[in-house]
Amino acid sequence: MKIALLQMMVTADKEKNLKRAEELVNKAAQGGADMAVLPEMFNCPYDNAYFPEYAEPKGGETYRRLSEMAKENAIYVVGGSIPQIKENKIYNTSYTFDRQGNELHDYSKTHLFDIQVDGGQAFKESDTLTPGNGMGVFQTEFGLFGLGICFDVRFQSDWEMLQKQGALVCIVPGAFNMTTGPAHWELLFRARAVDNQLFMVGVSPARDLDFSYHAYGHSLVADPWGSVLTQLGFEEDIAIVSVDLERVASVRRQIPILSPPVME
Ligand SMILES: NC(=O)CCC(=O)C(=O)O
Repeated sequence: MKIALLQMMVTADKEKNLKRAEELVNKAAQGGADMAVLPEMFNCPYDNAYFPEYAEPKGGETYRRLSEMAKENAIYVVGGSIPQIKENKIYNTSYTFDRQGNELHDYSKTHLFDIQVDGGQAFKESDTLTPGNGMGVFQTEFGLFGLGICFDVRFQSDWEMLQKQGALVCIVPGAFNMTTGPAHWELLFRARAVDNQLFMVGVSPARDLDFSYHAYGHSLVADPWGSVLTQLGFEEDIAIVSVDLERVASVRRQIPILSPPVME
């Protein structure tokens, strides 16, 4: 199967972001992709100051447009994430749609990004956001996929749970930064891929130095062996990556570390 990583430049104009997402999903479909993946907070700059203003209820404008993108292009769309408002609380939520535009999966980020690195990046999502209640998998014609959002990638026990549930590929809309990105982004994706013997797909926004938060970019795919199949730079770009799902069973057969042993 082919997965498109849409490393989109996110602006402060929500409508412009939605139109750009539509263009990129269309380009992914034209390029033969089966699934298009958008970045974390793709309709809103990644900044606590914007999350409440850009938040939408489930079924709102962004949700509808994502569903249309999927249906019009007959492609799976993992809608990165957006700020969702529910009962006066705001969540960092990802919606996934199948080729007919039906919702397949709805997930709100479990582990909020609260860090304070000495001399480096500080961020406190919990100033505006509420955590979700756990990651899960969704079924596609290719097999089971898992999904987490950005900071979630640091919590191996959650990914082990997705592997035990049968995930062959895990998708991570994310926005690392210029402190932790160079240090940990590729390392974490390769580690999760090797630990769980599955594909890890990370999709970041492009870097925009005009905003307070400078995304690392470097959207990538790591295979079950830990090899990086593709990695972008920091600018807006798109990669369509062929993922051979047989590789999961092959690596698990050669290095049987999972318990109980999983061959698919
Ligand atoms: N948006 C996020 O969760 C960022 C996570 C991050 O940068 C990290 O280092 O972890």
